[in-house]
Amino acid sequence: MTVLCRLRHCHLSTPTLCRRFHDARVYKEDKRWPGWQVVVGIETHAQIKSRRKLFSGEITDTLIPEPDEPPNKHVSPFDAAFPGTLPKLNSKCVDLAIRTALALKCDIQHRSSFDRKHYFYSDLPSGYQITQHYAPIALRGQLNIQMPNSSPFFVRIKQIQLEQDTAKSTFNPRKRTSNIDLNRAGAGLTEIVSEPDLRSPEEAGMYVRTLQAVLRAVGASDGNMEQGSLRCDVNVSVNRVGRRPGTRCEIKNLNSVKFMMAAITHEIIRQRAILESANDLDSCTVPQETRGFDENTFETYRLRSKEDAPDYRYMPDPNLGVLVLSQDRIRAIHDSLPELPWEIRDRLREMYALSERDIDVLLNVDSGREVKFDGEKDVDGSGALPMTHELLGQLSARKETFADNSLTSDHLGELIDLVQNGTITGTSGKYLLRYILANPSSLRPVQITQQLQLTSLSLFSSPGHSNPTSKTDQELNTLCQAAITALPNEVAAVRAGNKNVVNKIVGRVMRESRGRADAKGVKALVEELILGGGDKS
Ligand SMILES: Nc1ncnc2c1ncn2[C@@H]1O[C@H](COP(=O)(O)OP(=O)(O)OP(=O)(O)O)[C@@H](O)[C@H]1O
Ligand SMILES: [Mg+2]
Ligand SMILES: [Mg+2]
Repeated sequence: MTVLCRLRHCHLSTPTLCRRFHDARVYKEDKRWPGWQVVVGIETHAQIKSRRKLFSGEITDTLIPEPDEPPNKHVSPFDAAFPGTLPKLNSKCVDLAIRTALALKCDIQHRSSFDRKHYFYSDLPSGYQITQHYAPIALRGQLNIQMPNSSPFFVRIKQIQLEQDTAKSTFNPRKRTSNIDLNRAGAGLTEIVSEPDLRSPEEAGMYVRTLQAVLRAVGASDGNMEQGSLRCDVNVSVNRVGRRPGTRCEIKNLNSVKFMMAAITHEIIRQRAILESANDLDSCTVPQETRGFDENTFETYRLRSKEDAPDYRYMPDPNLGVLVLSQDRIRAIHDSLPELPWEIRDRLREMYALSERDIDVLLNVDSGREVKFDGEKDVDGSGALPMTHELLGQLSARKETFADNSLTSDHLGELIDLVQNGTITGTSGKYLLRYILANPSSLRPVQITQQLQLTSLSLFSSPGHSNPTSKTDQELNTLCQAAITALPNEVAAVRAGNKNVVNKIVGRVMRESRGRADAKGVKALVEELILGGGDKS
């Protein structure tokens, strides 16, 4: 029997593949909307991380983080649509689009072409955007998604196309004027179009996060939604379980994962209410609309209906020829791809036996790939993580992102090593980390350790430890003796058999040593000094 795919746009050509895919995505009831199936497809616009625009050779402002960049500074005559100017394709943008497409396992098209999409709006000086409507650069890919506590699934990528970004327009309601800044006009974008394979707001959120990680890993885009280098249009439909997919509504220009998930949730509730209020279940459909999202009310609102949809009058751009890509060029880019996020995930799981939660922490840091593991196998895989968690905590307290952070991956690695080999204690490690973030310098953590005298006081050092000097033994002894003298009542309680009180004496030693003492060793030494070599049970 042939089972055909009922989803529009499904590109899996053979029925077996279709069946396998849809079997993999069996309907799971969601308590928030029982009996209803949610279908989501996402169009993602990612700004390409090239220093120059897609066709004009002008510098892009996107890579130069100058908040006070004056408007209309990076504008060539082509960006401003002066008559007679001609486009010249930036091959760096093409290479970066190929990197994205290969990471998403797409079929790269050896021949693709550019088309004009016409609409009249002030952010588009020429009256059309150059995009790839008829023959995009890549087709048929997939992105593997891992939701917490469930097996991975894949979202099919329908196509990837190269296109121009628009200018930025800001409306001043007081003066009733629009200001146009052409700095962004003509910068390169890749539009990554997913098939409608997502089934909940959370899956949509994870799709975008995973895509961000891929784009950053291959260096194709910053993928930063807040700064506008990644923007999503989400398409949402709902249908009763077992019935055909509903009519999609498209919510435009969402600029954070949180807003995107809120927009989908509101849309599901809105569409379901329309369908539930109908008398004739089978003939009622949600009107196809393009909608916006109100960040204050967390609701979507109608921008235009299908009837008002603009006719873009797509036509091949006569000024641009066919983009021909050789197999050699594609292979060379393929060979230069770095390790991808899911490969890193597998490696961290297999080599370091890290938990999924810890792997998430490492992979979710901005440009998480910077957190280098140098190949040294950590016995229990636990050493690096407390420091990484601490680093993230410190950065968020300082309102900084991982990318802003002044600590290089090399120095973070050295700091972790210092803690792991016992040169400094975990407490000193955290102190050192705070100190380095507050006082950035080119000094290595080991030098700062010496400067701040943070070397650990460890008495019962194991043979592998690096600082078992008799000087530290003496210092530790002196600190323990001083604590014993200062706390006679506690010492008496320990002698009377109340062993828990030892911790209070140990706490004092730790404080006096500014966290440099090894707590386990101090405890053993204090017990030894109070009780002598006798009863330690
Ligand atoms: N029934 C459906 N429910 C939800 N999403 C859907 C449904 N059918 C298709 N989609 C999604 O809608 C999106 C269509 O995007 P596409 O770029 O192909 O066309 P478009 O939105 O018409 O064009 P434009 O690029 O001008 O916005 C895809 O992401 C697809 O997965
Ligand atoms: Mg689209
Ligand atoms: Mg669309």
